[in-house]
Amino acid sequence: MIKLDINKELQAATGTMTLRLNLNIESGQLITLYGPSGVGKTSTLRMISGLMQPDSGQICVEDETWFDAENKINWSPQKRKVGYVFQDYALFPHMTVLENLNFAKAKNQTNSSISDLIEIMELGQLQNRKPESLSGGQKQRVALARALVQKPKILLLDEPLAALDSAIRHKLQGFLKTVHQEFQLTTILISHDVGEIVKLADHVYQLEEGKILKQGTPETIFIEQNLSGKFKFTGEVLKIQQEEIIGIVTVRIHTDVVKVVVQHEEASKLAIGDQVLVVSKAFTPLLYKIEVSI
Ligand SMILES: Nc1ncnc2c1ncn2[C@@H]1O[C@H](COP(=O)(O)OP(=O)(O)OP(=O)(O)O)[C@@H](O)[C@H]1O
Repeated sequence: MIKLDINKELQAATGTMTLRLNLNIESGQLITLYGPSGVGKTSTLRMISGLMQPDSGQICVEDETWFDAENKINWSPQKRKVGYVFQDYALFPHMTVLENLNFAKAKNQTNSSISDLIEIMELGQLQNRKPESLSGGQKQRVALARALVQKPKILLLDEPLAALDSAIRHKLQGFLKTVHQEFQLTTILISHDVGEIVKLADHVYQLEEGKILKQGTPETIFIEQNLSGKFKFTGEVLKIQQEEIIGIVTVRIHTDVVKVVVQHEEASKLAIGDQVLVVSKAFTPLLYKIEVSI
């Protein structure tokens, strides 16, 4: 069990924002922090990893107290057993894949854990290559393997797949799920991708202004909404055109762009950059399997 009870004053663009979270995360769960930019998701991961200090509160992981403001306990990031993966891979450019993994090893650690990781993450063919010659998906597999070298108790994932295109992201979601289960980790994932969250997460915390707005399974947060439809995608408004009879809204859904016909009145309520749900009740889609190599 991870018990997180933290308070931190943050300087948001609009003024001071108090991040106040009280979470109990069951060991072995994969939970997601979801919410718009600036609500305190990354700051929460930084406080768990010891890179940022809460103003007050406690962080307890199983039977260890990593942080306790009142009793002046504050373990260093090195002592906390945390694996951290960011959107930008942060690999050492002058080292090969194998050297990057070896560098993360503890002094007394054997090489066998590295060989296991190379096998699980399918890095065998890539181990003597330098990061510059790898694709984004390959680099992120190395970054994930490196985060696991020291057998962390908690895996922190800060939008790790956001920079990848949808087919590669889909494949890497499979890797994330495998390592989470295989290493019996407790994983905290920041993601804006509703499909990814539904696929991976046991529990979602939706944040707003540093507080929990809603929590529950992905199904309760995203699927059992009032809107019903056979297909639902979240997207971002790129362009709004008011034509003679209808409005046309151009929406980005992940890496795809679609045009949706709406009434003038609906179009007039939208602004460029708005997040929207694109729902369709009646059409017969075609399905093509995408072959991916990473
Ligand atoms: N060390 C700090 N001290 C004070 N305020 C900070 C500090 N670090 C970040 N902030 C502020 O806290 C707010 C929340 O930032 P944070 O990165 O945690 O948000 P986020 O929800 O992860 O957003 P995003 O999705 O854009 O990454 C921001 O307004 C940021 O400027």
